[in-house]
Amino acid sequence: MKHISSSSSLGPGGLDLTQTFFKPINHAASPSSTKRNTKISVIGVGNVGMAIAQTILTQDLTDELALVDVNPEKLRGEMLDLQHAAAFLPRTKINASVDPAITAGSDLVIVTAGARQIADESRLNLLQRNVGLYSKIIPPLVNYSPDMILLIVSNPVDVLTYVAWKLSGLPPNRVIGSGTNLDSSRFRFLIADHLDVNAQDVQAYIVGEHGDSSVALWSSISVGGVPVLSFLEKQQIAYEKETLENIHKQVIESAYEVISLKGYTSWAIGYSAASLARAILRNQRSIHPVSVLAKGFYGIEGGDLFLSLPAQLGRGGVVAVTNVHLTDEEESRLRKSAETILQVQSQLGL
Ligand SMILES: NC(=O)C1=CN([C@@H]2O[C@H](COP(=O)(O)OP(=O)(O)OC[C@H]3O[C@@H](n4cnc5c(N)ncnc54)[C@H](O)[C@@H]3O)[C@@H](O)[C@H]2O)C=CC1
Ligand SMILES: CC(=O)C(=O)O
Repeated sequence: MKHISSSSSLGPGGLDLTQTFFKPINHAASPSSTKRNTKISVIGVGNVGMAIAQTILTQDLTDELALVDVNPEKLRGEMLDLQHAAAFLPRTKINASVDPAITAGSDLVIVTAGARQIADESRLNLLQRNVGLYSKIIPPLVNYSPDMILLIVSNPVDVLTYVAWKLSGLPPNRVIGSGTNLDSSRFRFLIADHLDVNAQDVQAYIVGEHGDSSVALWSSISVGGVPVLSFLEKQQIAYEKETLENIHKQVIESAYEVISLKGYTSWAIGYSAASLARAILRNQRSIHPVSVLAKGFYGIEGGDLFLSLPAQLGRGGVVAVTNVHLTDEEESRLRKSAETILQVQSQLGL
């Protein structure tokens, strides 16, 4: 199948300039010329896939970017539109094809293909449609890039990460769902907005399902290194539990609100996925709340499932899961979130 290729050695008019434009020099290869290229593939070039692709390019996270979609016109249009920004971006080779062979040798494959919610529709409602799609999408990706890290974004992301893990046969550390990395950013934004501080100074995690049963870890929130709840208690500053619940409720409602206003969410998940790509490809060993195989952590039992826990990410994918202290209430909410996911998963018969 023909690839919608980005570059060729032929200049305008079919003239091969590569041999005449430069004079070769003979010297030992410099260390930089032997550096291994990195390759990211994005599957699905809809709102989310393109927001991720665009963020990856502006943040200079890869040498090669391969785009795949089933809609050839949209795909070629998106590829050309990105290529036309080449003069303003770090150099990245961009290719696109309806054939997943274009992804061969990827270090990271990000899957965004699939149905999305309409206003007021739950993410879990997308399951049957997107599982069908995944059974076609995932196996060839693994054949073409057996060493990849697979990052799942399509919804419902936790169950689809489990499905992708099952279909791929990859070890669990190399299959990750974007999970509540996005919800946690929304949470940090809301807290920062409340306190009029920089969201990057707010350490706060949402864990569990990327969806309605997510869990806010209030007990471990800190701002500028100061644990917020114990600070309030020590200072005898009264706060209503309801205020906290309302902030978490706003996080849960964020996606519904944006979808009802603009039809889809895209920019925040673009930055969220790019932050995960950076952690993985640059071996940052940074901690992100992402969807990982959760059985055995925080008292979660009863079957294999993926949900978000604060996990350390590096070149091998998930390096470790943190063992932070949760209150009894947080742990019990997390287990309920796990039960919700397991219940949905049980309908799949995988
Ligand atoms: N995990 C998260 O935090 C978030 C997840 N999402 C999810 O991301 C997914 C994509 O959302 P949008 O980009 O807004 O949808 P969209 O409808 O704009 O794009 C979906 C794309 O997938 C393509 N596609 C369909 N079947 C394909 C296949 N077999 N192979 C390759 N491409 C295929 C379509 O042609 C389309 O271009 C949805 O499931 C949505 O719910 C959206 C926002 C955040
Ligand atoms: C759509 C979705 O999952 C989100 O924006 O959180």
